[in-house]
Amino acid sequence: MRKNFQCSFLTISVALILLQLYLHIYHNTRKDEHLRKFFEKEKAQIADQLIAQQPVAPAARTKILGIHPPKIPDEHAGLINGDIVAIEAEAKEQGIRKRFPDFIVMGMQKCGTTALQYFMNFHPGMRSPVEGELHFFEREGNYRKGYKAYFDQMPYGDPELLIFEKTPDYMHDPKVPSRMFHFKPDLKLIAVVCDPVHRAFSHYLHALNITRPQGWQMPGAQELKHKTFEEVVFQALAETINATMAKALIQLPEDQVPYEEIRLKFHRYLDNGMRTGRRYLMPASILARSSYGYLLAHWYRYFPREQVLVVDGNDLKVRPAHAMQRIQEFLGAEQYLTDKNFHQMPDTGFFCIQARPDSDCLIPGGNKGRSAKTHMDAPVETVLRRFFRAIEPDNLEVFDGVPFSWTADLMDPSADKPLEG
Ligand SMILES: Nc1ncnc2c1ncn2[C@@H]1O[C@H](COP(=O)(O)OS(=O)(=O)O)[C@@H](OP(=O)(O)O)[C@H]1O
Repeated sequence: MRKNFQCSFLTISVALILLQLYLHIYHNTRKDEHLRKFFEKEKAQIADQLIAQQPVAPAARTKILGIHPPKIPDEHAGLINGDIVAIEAEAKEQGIRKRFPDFIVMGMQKCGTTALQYFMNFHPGMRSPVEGELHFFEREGNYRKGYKAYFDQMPYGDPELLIFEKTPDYMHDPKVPSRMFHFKPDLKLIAVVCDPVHRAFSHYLHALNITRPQGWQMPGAQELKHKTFEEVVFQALAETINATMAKALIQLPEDQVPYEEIRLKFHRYLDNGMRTGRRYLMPASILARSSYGYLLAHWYRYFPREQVLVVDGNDLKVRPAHAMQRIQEFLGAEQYLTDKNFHQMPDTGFFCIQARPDSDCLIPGGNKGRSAKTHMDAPVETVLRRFFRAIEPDNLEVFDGVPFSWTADLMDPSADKPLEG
């Protein structure tokens, strides 16, 4: 009886494993088929469309030799009046130990800004508000409340502390540089940037999964629910560089991809956002917010380069002590956080932070790390690599030819995976 029972239990288990295997193979085959169809779609028309397309006017071409995002008109910047010195003085008089920020971590979204803020708060000379992100300069409702409302959200701290806040949505909003300059021209800024392809994917996953209380929805994110990542990428490409260029990027052999035209078209799209003060929303924002060179060129119209530190997000992942050393130096802070404070976690590969030798090593980031658990399909990754290959020259141009950790790999087409799965 017992033997019979064991025997049927074994048979059922084997049957269940086989069923699972079958479903897995079936699902993946369907997915590959879907991708193949997507990338094959209207292939025949594309060559004709490209031939029919008007060549880019020589006058316009010359524009891309120097990246000059249009200066955003003051009416779009929506500058507010307010005396920050008077607000600080009044607080001091009342014995309130608060100050406006000395520096701001302005972005980029999904490049490790949460981990950075977490690390920084272990520095005895730095302090930020504990509660999330302030979204003061880019959300109209917050900004209209004025500087005093912003001040009230600052942490308490002695005058020698460096006060900061991090809101990664600042960096890509065309209105913010002028607003921040108007607020405090000597403000220091930190921009974390990271592999643009990976950032785009992480941004998509974030938008797809984010939940907020009281029915708050990320603008543009609602429509993502019914789309695959490749559909979102194609839609983003169609919106920013147009459908014909998008198809060229997807379907043409590497040596025929019109990289220069793609870069120019994308600049035109971004220029338009600058002129109107419009934010880049989903799905186009997965591309626009990864265009660091262009976006920072806009910031450099307002802030001198010495006031802006650009950190490679890869450093935060693989050598956080090095990133912290640069940051502490930039801020004129004590070199307090060093190698001894960081330990790599074997499961995630990320670093945790230990304030003292006898304390626990604490893990930053809460729900972060989604993109390490899921992967892009190879064809869509290659399409994104091609797109960002077209605009990587922006980074080289704006950052004086100094490459980032991803540049060499991105610029090497032989490192691309096959376009058709
Ligand atoms: N410990 C540690 N050190 C360095 N980097 C880390 C760490 N933990 C997470 N990550 C990476 O940070 C990505 C999330 O970036 P942000 O914190 O800027 O996202 S957000 O804009 O605030 O939502 C996050 O992206 P996802 O993996 O897609 O969540 C990671 O790539």
